[in-house]
Amino acid sequence: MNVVKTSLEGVVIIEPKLFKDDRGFFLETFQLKRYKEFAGIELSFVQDNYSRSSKNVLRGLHFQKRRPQGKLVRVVRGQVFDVAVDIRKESPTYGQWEGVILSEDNQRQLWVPPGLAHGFVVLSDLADFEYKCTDYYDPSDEGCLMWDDPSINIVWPKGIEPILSAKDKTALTIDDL
Ligand SMILES: Cc1cn([C@H]2C[C@H](O)[C@@H](COP(=O)(O)OP(=O)(O)O[C@H]3O[C@@H](C)C(=O)[C@@H](O)[C@H]3O)O2)c(=O)[nH]c1=O
Repeated sequence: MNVVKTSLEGVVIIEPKLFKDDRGFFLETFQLKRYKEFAGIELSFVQDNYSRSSKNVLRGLHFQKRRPQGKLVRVVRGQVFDVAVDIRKESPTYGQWEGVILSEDNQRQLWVPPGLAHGFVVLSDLADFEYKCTDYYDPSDEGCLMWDDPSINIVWPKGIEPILSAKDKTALTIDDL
Protein backbone atom coordinates (compact mmCIF):
# COMPACT_ATOMS: atom_id res chain seq x y z
CA MET A 1 0.00 0.00 0.00
CA ASN A 2 1.02 3.57 -0.57
CA VAL A 3 0.55 6.40 1.92
CA VAL A 4 0.50 10.01 0.75
CA LYS A 5 0.84 12.89 3.19
CA THR A 6 -1.48 15.87 2.87
CA SER A 7 -1.09 19.47 3.93
CA LEU A 8 -2.94 18.76 7.20
CA GLU A 9 -1.08 17.25 10.13
CA GLY A 10 -1.98 13.55 10.48
CA VAL A 11 -4.34 13.44 7.48
CA VAL A 12 -3.14 10.90 4.94
CA ILE A 13 -4.37 9.35 1.71
CA ILE A 14 -4.02 5.59 1.65
CA GLU A 15 -3.77 3.69 -1.63
CA PRO A 16 -4.24 0.02 -0.83
CA LYS A 17 -2.56 -2.60 -3.01
CA LEU A 18 -5.04 -3.85 -5.57
CA PHE A 19 -4.82 -7.44 -6.81
CA LYS A 20 -6.52 -7.83 -10.18
CA ASP A 21 -7.13 -11.13 -11.91
CA ASP A 22 -9.60 -12.78 -14.33
CA ARG A 23 -12.25 -12.88 -11.61
CA GLY A 24 -12.11 -9.21 -10.70
CA PHE A 25 -10.03 -7.69 -7.92
CA PHE A 26 -9.15 -8.00 -4.25
CA LEU A 27 -7.85 -5.55 -1.69
CA GLU A 28 -7.40 -5.30 2.04
CA THR A 29 -9.37 -2.29 3.26
CA PHE A 30 -7.81 -2.33 6.73
CA GLN A 31 -5.00 -4.22 8.42
CA LEU A 32 -4.17 -3.24 11.99
CA LYS A 33 -0.38 -3.68 11.89
CA ARG A 34 0.23 -2.07 8.52
CA TYR A 35 -2.15 0.86 8.99
CA LYS A 36 -0.43 1.58 12.29
CA GLU A 37 3.09 1.36 10.89
CA PHE A 38 2.60 3.19 7.58
CA ALA A 39 -0.42 5.45 8.09
CA GLY A 40 0.15 6.24 11.78
CA ILE A 41 -3.27 4.98 12.88
CA GLU A 42 -2.66 4.09 16.52
CA LEU A 43 -6.28 4.17 17.69
CA SER A 44 -8.74 1.28 17.66
CA PHE A 45 -11.94 1.37 15.67
CA VAL A 46 -15.22 0.82 17.51
CA GLN A 47 -17.84 1.53 14.86
CA ASP A 48 -18.28 0.94 11.11
CA ASN A 49 -20.70 3.10 9.09
CA TYR A 50 -22.17 2.84 5.63
CA SER A 51 -24.24 5.43 3.78
CA ARG A 52 -25.76 5.69 0.32
CA SER A 53 -26.33 9.05 -1.31
CA SER A 54 -27.45 10.35 -4.65
CA LYS A 55 -25.68 12.86 -6.85
CA ASN A 56 -25.04 16.30 -5.33
CA VAL A 57 -25.80 15.14 -1.80
CA LEU A 58 -23.37 16.90 0.50
CA ARG A 59 -22.97 15.40 3.97
CA GLY A 60 -21.04 17.48 6.47
CA LEU A 61 -18.96 18.97 7.63
CA HIS A 62 -19.29 16.96 10.83
CA PHE A 63 -17.31 16.48 14.03
CA GLN A 64 -17.84 15.51 17.67
CA LYS A 65 -16.72 17.93 20.37
CA ARG A 66 -16.05 15.97 23.58
CA ARG A 67 -15.50 12.57 21.95
CA PRO A 68 -13.96 13.32 18.53
CA GLN A 69 -13.97 10.44 16.07
CA GLY A 70 -11.05 9.48 13.86
CA LYS A 71 -12.44 8.23 10.54
CA LEU A 72 -10.99 5.93 7.90
CA VAL A 73 -13.19 6.61 4.90
CA ARG A 74 -13.64 5.04 1.47
CA VAL A 75 -16.06 4.76 -1.42
CA VAL A 76 -17.43 1.34 -2.33
CA ARG A 77 -19.49 2.53 -5.27
CA GLY A 78 -19.43 5.78 -7.25
CA GLN A 79 -17.32 8.86 -6.73
CA VAL A 80 -17.17 11.62 -4.11
CA PHE A 81 -15.10 14.69 -3.31
CA ASP A 82 -14.10 14.13 0.28
CA VAL A 83 -13.02 16.97 2.55
CA ALA A 84 -11.31 17.34 5.92
CA VAL A 85 -11.07 20.69 7.68
CA ASP A 86 -8.62 21.29 10.49
CA ILE A 87 -10.62 22.75 13.38
CA ARG A 88 -8.05 21.81 16.03
CA LYS A 89 -7.43 25.17 17.68
CA GLU A 90 -3.84 24.32 18.65
CA SER A 91 -2.94 23.07 15.17
CA PRO A 92 -0.57 25.01 12.88
CA THR A 93 -2.96 24.23 10.00
CA TYR A 94 -6.10 25.38 11.88
CA GLY A 95 -8.71 26.65 9.41
CA GLN A 96 -7.16 24.86 6.44
CA TRP A 97 -8.79 22.14 4.37
CA GLU A 98 -7.83 19.20 2.20
CA GLY A 99 -9.96 17.58 -0.51
CA VAL A 100 -9.53 14.33 -2.38
CA ILE A 101 -11.51 12.33 -4.92
CA LEU A 102 -12.45 8.93 -3.53
CA SER A 103 -14.01 6.46 -5.92
CA GLU A 104 -14.66 2.83 -6.67
CA ASP A 105 -12.10 3.21 -9.46
CA ASN A 106 -9.21 4.68 -7.47
CA GLN A 107 -10.00 2.74 -4.25
CA ARG A 108 -8.31 5.50 -2.26
CA GLN A 109 -8.99 5.97 1.44
CA LEU A 110 -8.65 9.05 3.60
CA TRP A 111 -7.59 8.91 7.23
CA VAL A 112 -9.10 11.81 9.14
CA PRO A 113 -7.74 11.85 12.70
CA PRO A 114 -9.92 12.86 15.66
CA GLY A 115 -10.54 16.60 15.93
CA LEU A 116 -11.14 17.52 12.29
CA ALA A 117 -14.43 18.22 10.56
CA HIS A 118 -15.30 15.85 7.72
CA GLY A 119 -17.71 15.77 4.81
CA PHE A 120 -18.18 14.87 1.18
CA VAL A 121 -20.21 15.65 -1.91
CA VAL A 122 -21.36 12.98 -4.35
CA LEU A 123 -20.19 13.37 -7.95
CA SER A 124 -21.64 10.16 -9.41
CA ASP A 125 -25.34 9.24 -9.79
CA LEU A 126 -25.06 7.22 -6.58
CA ALA A 127 -22.33 6.74 -3.98
CA ASP A 128 -21.92 4.09 -1.33
CA PHE A 129 -19.64 5.40 1.39
CA GLU A 130 -18.08 3.31 4.12
CA TYR A 131 -15.98 4.31 7.11
CA LYS A 132 -14.51 3.11 10.35
CA CYS A 133 -14.69 5.32 13.46
CA THR A 134 -12.48 5.43 16.55
CA ASP A 135 -15.29 6.54 18.86
CA TYR A 136 -19.01 5.99 19.17
CA TYR A 137 -21.60 8.20 17.51
CA ASP A 138 -23.16 10.60 19.98
CA PRO A 139 -25.73 12.96 18.47
CA SER A 140 -25.66 15.17 21.58
CA ASP A 141 -21.96 15.78 20.98
CA GLU A 142 -22.16 16.46 17.27
CA GLY A 143 -21.16 19.72 15.60
CA CYS A 144 -21.66 20.92 12.04
CA LEU A 145 -19.37 23.29 10.20
CA MET A 146 -20.75 25.20 7.18
CA TRP A 147 -19.66 23.56 3.93
CA ASP A 148 -19.29 26.99 2.31
CA ASP A 149 -17.80 28.98 5.17
CA PRO A 150 -16.12 31.86 3.30
CA SER A 151 -13.24 32.03 5.76
CA ILE A 152 -12.28 28.42 4.94
CA ASN A 153 -13.04 28.76 1.22
CA ILE A 154 -13.14 25.11 0.21
CA VAL A 155 -12.86 24.78 -3.55
CA TRP A 156 -15.63 22.27 -4.26
CA PRO A 157 -15.84 20.66 -7.73
CA LYS A 158 -17.44 22.94 -10.30
CA GLY A 159 -21.14 22.57 -11.07
CA ILE A 160 -22.30 20.91 -7.86
CA GLU A 161 -25.70 21.90 -6.51
CA PRO A 162 -25.48 20.66 -2.94
CA ILE A 163 -28.39 18.80 -1.39
CA LEU A 164 -28.12 19.24 2.39
CA SER A 165 -29.86 17.74 5.40
CA ALA A 166 -31.85 20.12 7.63
CA LYS A 167 -29.08 19.82 10.21
CA ASP A 168 -26.36 20.72 7.72
CA LYS A 169 -28.33 23.77 6.56
CA THR A 170 -27.98 25.23 10.06
CA ALA A 171 -24.25 24.55 10.36
CA LEU A 172 -21.96 27.16 11.93
CA THR A 173 -18.96 29.03 10.62
CA ILE A 174 -15.57 28.09 12.00
CA ASP A 175 -15.48 31.35 13.97
CA ASP A 176 -18.76 30.44 15.69
CA LEU A 177 -17.86 26.88 16.62
C1 LIG B 1 -23.57 9.24 11.82
C2 LIG B 1 -24.65 8.35 12.44
C3 LIG B 1 -25.98 8.59 12.19
N1 LIG B 1 -26.91 7.81 12.75
C4 LIG B 1 -28.34 8.10 12.45
C5 LIG B 1 -28.82 9.43 12.95
C6 LIG B 1 -29.77 9.90 11.89
O1 LIG B 1 -31.10 9.50 12.19
C7 LIG B 1 -29.34 9.19 10.62
C8 LIG B 1 -28.60 10.09 9.66
O2 LIG B 1 -27.60 10.77 10.38
P1 LIG B 1 -26.79 11.97 9.75
O3 LIG B 1 -27.69 12.84 8.98
O4 LIG B 1 -25.97 12.58 10.82
O5 LIG B 1 -25.85 11.18 8.73
P2 LIG B 1 -24.63 11.75 7.89
O6 LIG B 1 -24.95 13.12 7.42
O7 LIG B 1 -24.27 10.74 6.90
O8 LIG B 1 -23.49 11.88 9.00
C9 LIG B 1 -22.19 11.47 8.70
O9 LIG B 1 -21.61 12.42 7.82
C10 LIG B 1 -20.27 12.19 7.47
C11 LIG B 1 -19.81 13.32 6.60
C12 LIG B 1 -19.39 11.94 8.64
O10 LIG B 1 -18.23 12.34 8.70
C13 LIG B 1 -19.96 11.05 9.69
O11 LIG B 1 -19.18 11.05 10.86
C14 LIG B 1 -21.39 11.37 10.01
O12 LIG B 1 -21.44 12.60 10.71
O13 LIG B 1 -28.50 8.13 11.04
C15 LIG B 1 -26.59 6.78 13.58
O14 LIG B 1 -27.49 6.04 14.10
N2 LIG B 1 -25.29 6.50 13.83
C16 LIG B 1 -24.29 7.26 13.29
O15 LIG B 1 -23.07 6.98 13.54
